[in-house]
Amino acid sequence: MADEDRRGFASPPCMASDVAPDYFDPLAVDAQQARDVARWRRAQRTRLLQDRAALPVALRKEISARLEGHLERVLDSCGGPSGRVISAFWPIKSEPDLRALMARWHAQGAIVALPVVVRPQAALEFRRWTPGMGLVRGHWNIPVPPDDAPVVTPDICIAPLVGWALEEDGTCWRLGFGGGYFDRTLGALLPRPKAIGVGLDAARVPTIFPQPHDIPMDQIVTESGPVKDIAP
Ligand SMILES: Nc1nc2c(c(=O)[nH]1)N(C=O)[C@@H](CNc1ccc(C(=O)N[C@@H](CCC(=O)O)C(=O)O)cc1)CN2
Ligand SMILES: Nc1ncnc2c1ncn2[C@@H]1O[C@H](COP(=O)(O)OP(=O)(O)OP(=O)(O)O)[C@@H](O)[C@H]1O
Repeated sequence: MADEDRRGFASPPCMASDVAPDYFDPLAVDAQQARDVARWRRAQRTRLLQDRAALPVALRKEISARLEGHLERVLDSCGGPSGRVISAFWPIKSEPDLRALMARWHAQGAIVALPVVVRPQAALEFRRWTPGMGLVRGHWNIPVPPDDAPVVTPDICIAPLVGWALEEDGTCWRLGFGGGYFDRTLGALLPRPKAIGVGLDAARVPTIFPQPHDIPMDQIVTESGPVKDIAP
């Protein structure tokens, strides 16, 4: 490469998306590779969030309703909501709105919880949510139950997806907002809760280039239904 072609670039271009996923070794902890993946993920998040925000509100509502129906069936197929601690999420940035389903699960005897960032770059805490409860603004302005709400440990964790990937062997990968919060949380909980990712069909990517810290989802549900047959 001629010297003038190098000027202004601290790193070589990332060609990761041009090669086969299996060419990429997830266990090779290489600093340059980790930076390339982080940069690739940032670009994907920006694109996926823009595409989602551009959908008409009516279509997003319809998608949320379909997602709720599929999730309800998934929960019923694995024992039903009664007596379970289910964490969900308060929708931000055009995320699917599952609040009606959260209220139904509460009415059916589940303990419903919301995730709270108590410290940046640490595991999430889950606080019990009940319908009508006044929420307060948490990290990133995300509405969360107040400090005095009971802290609970979910046995089912529903995580919103910015993007997702499904491998041939059924492994489901999640791309979130980029804080690493769900990976840290799922990695710290024993026994690990069942993790169900929820997102749009259109948010599928060929791979997320899995890294050692990434924790797979047990199931992913889109508006078309669960992406694999196995119950979570
Ligand atoms: N509705 C909802 N609630 C949720 C989540 C979610 O995805 N959706 N979370 C799911 O985890 C947690 C919050 N996740 C967060 C993830 C990233 C950042 C954040 O500060 N992002 C940086 C970019 C980070 C990077 O790319 O290095 C930013 O945008 O400035 C904040 C909160 C808990 N609550
Ligand atoms: N268990 C962990 N320990 C330390 N760092 C972690 C852990 N999990 C994730 N991270 C760091 O968090 C950053 C973002 O991770 P990643 O791209 O997987 O976020 P994400 O899953 O999309 O975000 P979120 O769950 O917040 O929506 C990465 O730099 C990663 O190194």
